[in-house]
Amino acid sequence: MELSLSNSSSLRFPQNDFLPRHNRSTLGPFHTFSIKKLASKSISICRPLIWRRPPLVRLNAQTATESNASGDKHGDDDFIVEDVPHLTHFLPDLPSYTNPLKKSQAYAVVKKTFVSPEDMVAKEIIVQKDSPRGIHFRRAGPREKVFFTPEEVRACIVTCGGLCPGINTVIREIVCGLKNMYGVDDVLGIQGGYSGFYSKNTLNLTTKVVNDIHKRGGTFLQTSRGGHDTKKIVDNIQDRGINQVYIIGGDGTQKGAAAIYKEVEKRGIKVAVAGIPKTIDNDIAVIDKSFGFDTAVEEAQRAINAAHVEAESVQNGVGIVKLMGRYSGFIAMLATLGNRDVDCCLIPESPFYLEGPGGLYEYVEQQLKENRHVLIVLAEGAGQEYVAQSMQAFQEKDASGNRLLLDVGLWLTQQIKDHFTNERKMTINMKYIDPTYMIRAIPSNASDNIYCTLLAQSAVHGAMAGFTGFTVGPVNSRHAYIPINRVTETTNTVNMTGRMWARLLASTNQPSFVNHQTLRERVDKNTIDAINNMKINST
Ligand SMILES: Nc1ncnc2c1ncn2[C@@H]1O[C@H](COP(=O)(O)OP(=O)(O)OP(=O)(O)O)[C@@H](O)[C@H]1O
Ligand SMILES: O=P(O)(O)OC[C@H]1O[C@](O)(CO)[C@@H](O)[C@@H]1O
Ligand SMILES: [Mg+2]
Repeated sequence: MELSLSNSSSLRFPQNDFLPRHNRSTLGPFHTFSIKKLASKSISICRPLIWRRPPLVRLNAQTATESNASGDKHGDDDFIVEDVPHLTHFLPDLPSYTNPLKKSQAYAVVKKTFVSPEDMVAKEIIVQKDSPRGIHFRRAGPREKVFFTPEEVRACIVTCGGLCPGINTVIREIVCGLKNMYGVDDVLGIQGGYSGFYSKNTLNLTTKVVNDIHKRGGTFLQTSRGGHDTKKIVDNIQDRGINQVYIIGGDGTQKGAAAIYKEVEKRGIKVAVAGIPKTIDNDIAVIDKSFGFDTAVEEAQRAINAAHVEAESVQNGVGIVKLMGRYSGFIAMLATLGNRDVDCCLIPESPFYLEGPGGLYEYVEQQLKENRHVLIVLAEGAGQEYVAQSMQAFQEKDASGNRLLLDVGLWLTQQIKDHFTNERKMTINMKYIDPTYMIRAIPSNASDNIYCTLLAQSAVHGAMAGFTGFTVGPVNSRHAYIPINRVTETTNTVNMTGRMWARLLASTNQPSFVNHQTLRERVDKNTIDAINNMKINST
C-alpha cells in the first residue's frame, strides 16, 4: 500500500481508511504517523510511522494561493496521527461492502453520511500560531465501506469493573445500533464480566430485550473484578463464532481488551475488539470525561445538601460527606464546585494535614467561629496514608489487584471529634454522610444517555468498518477512535497546578495545604514529567 501526495501537497490517506499489516513495525505501541516524510512522490511506510508534512504553507485568505506573503509559515510542523489497527492489517484479503447506512431513511437526510478517511481529531485544542500540529486521532463515525455483512456478524457485549450510571444505555444502544443501522440480529450478552466468557450461558440481546434497560441503574449483564484469562477468553470467542467484541469497563478492563485484541491478531482471526471506557472516577486518560460522571456529580448534591442542612441547623455543626474517587478526586472537586456551600474539599491528589498553622483543624475552628458550621467533602482516596498509619492496617486488594481503601470518612470524623472535644474543649455536632454507592448505582441522566448513545454508535461504526483494538471517546468534544494502549498508559488525575483546582480553592477559601516551596517543586516536577512525556511521544 502506498500513500501519496498530490501536487497540491495535501495528504492523501488510502481510500479504504487503514494501513496494511506489512507496513507496520512492531516497535511502536501505536500506529503513529506524521506527515513530513511524505515530502515527495509516494512512499511505502513502515511503523512507527512518522509522516511529516512539508513545511506547511497556509493559504492566504485573500489570494487563496499557496504563497504566503507574510512569511507566516508553520515551519517543520508535525501532524501526528496515532492510528488504530484495522482487521486488514492481519487479514489483507478481507472483502469490503457498501455501508448499508447509505440506504437508510434516517441517514438519507444527512449531507455527509460518512466520515472522511482524512478526518482527524486534534488531541490539543489550545494551540499557538507557531506551535506544532501535534497528535491526532481518527475521527469516529460511519465509513463508506464496511468489512462485515449483517448476516455474518455475531457480536457480544461484556461489562467489567465497578458500576457507573449509563452502562445499560450503552448496552442498549450497541444492540439497537447494530440492528437499526446495520441490520445485525445476533448479539450475545456475556454475563458477569470477563469470567462470563468461560460460562456456558449467554443472553440473546434483541432490541426487545434491551428496550427499557436504560431506565435502570447497574448493568443488565452483571459485572465482576478479576478472572481475566486472555487465552481462555479468545478460545471462547472463537468457539462461539463471535466476530465483534464490545467491552465496557475502566482502565483495568481496557488493559484486558488490549490483551484480547493482541491475542486475536496473533491468531489471525476476524474479530473486531472495541472498548467503551467506563469509570465513575473519571480517571481514564485522553477522553474528555467518562459517561455517568455528570449523573454521579448531580446525585452527590443530594448528600452534600443534606449534610449542609444538618450542619447549619445546629450549634457548631460539622458536616462531612465522603464521595467516590480512588486515585482521582474529580467527583469531589466537581460536586464541590457545583454546590458552593462546601467549605473544604479533600482529594487524593492534594495531601492535607490536620495540626498546626494552615492545617485542617485550624480552618475548621475558624469556620465554626465565623459561621457556626462547616461542610467538608472528602474523596474516598484522600488521606489514605494517615488512616493506614493510625489503624496500622494491612493492605488488602480486590480480585483485580486494586488496593482496597480504608475508610477515611470514619477516620476523619473521629479525628475531628477527638480534637475539638479533648484538645479544644468545644462541643461539636458531627453529621457524617457516606453516599458512596448511591451516586453510582442509579440510571444515567438525559445528557449522559445521549453521551452513552454516541459512544455505543461510534463503537458499532468502528467495528463494522473493520477497526479493532480501539477505545472510543470524545476528545475535545469530538468522538474519536483511540488506540487502547493510549488510554491505559496513564491515569487522569486532578491537576493541582491547573485552573480548575484554583477555582475550587477560590470558591471554598480552604487552605491549599501546600507551602510555596512544595508547590514550586510540584510545578517543576509536572514540567519535567511533561518534557519526559514529550520525549517518549516523539521517540
Ligand atoms: N492488566 C490487566 N490485564 C488484563 N486484564 C485486566 C488487567 N487489569 C484488570 N484486568 C481485568 O479487567 C477487569 C476489570 O478491572 P478492574 O476491576 O480494575 O476495574 P476497571 O475496569 O478498572 O473499572 P473501575 O476502576 O471503573 O471499577 C477485571 O476482570 C480484571 O481482571
Ligand atoms: O465496586 P467496588 O469493588 O466496591 O469498588 C469501588 C471502587 O470502584 C470505583 O467506583 C471505580 O473504580 C471506585 O471509585 C471505588 O473505590
Ligand atoms: Mg480501575
